[in-house]
Amino acid sequence: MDTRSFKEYSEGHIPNAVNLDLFAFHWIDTTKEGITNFNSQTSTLLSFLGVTPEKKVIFYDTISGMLAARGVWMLLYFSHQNVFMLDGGITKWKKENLSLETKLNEFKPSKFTGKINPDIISGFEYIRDNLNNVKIIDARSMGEYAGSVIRAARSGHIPNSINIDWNKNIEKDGTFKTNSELSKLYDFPKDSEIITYCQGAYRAANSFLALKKLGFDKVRVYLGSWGEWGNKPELPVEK
Ligand SMILES: O=S(=O)([O-])[S-]
Repeated sequence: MDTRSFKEYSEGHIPNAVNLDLFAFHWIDTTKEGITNFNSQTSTLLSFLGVTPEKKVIFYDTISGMLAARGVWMLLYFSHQNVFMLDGGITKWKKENLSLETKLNEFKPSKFTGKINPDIISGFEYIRDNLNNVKIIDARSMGEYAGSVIRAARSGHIPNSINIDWNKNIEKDGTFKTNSELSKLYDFPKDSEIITYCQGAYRAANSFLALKKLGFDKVRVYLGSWGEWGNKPELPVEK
């Protein structure tokens, strides 16, 4: 599954890959109704893509990036365990001189039957009610965290959140850092409950995967992220 833009896909992709530009499936409404709609629309999308329980699904983007991570998180959210990210993405693939094609491959739709796993998602209410009980990781840049870069009605960050820019998860060559390097960034007890967020839950999905790779069990992605939190005046903000 090539998660890059259609333009990038059509210029050369991994043979047999289909294209799903995941930025087109952006979702930040985590009210009860919003999550219900996210569930049904994502499930329709996965039916259209032809994901069935026995299929192994591998997501890739340019590097071990946020789009492929969002795809992996999305399938794990529907309890599909047979899902992977291509480490290093197409950059590494090309560096290894592996073959590419430009042919457009079609989806083979089927009925998707995955069951939702509510343990890896968070909405704004869960965070608001547990601000002092969970570790919150802000995967955005320092400027977004500090409030000098403003991408919602309000600037700043969720109170008590810790800023670990998702770029720190990645080596210069675009692969994921080793576990010993990653554990220096995420130096927390393994049984900590952690919620990751960013602007729209793409970078946060990458940090979710970094934490899963390290063996953290209780990790959620805040689907609404700053795009929702920063636009809800009733929610607390810190700068
Ligand atoms: O990664 S993002 O959702 O903040 S654009």
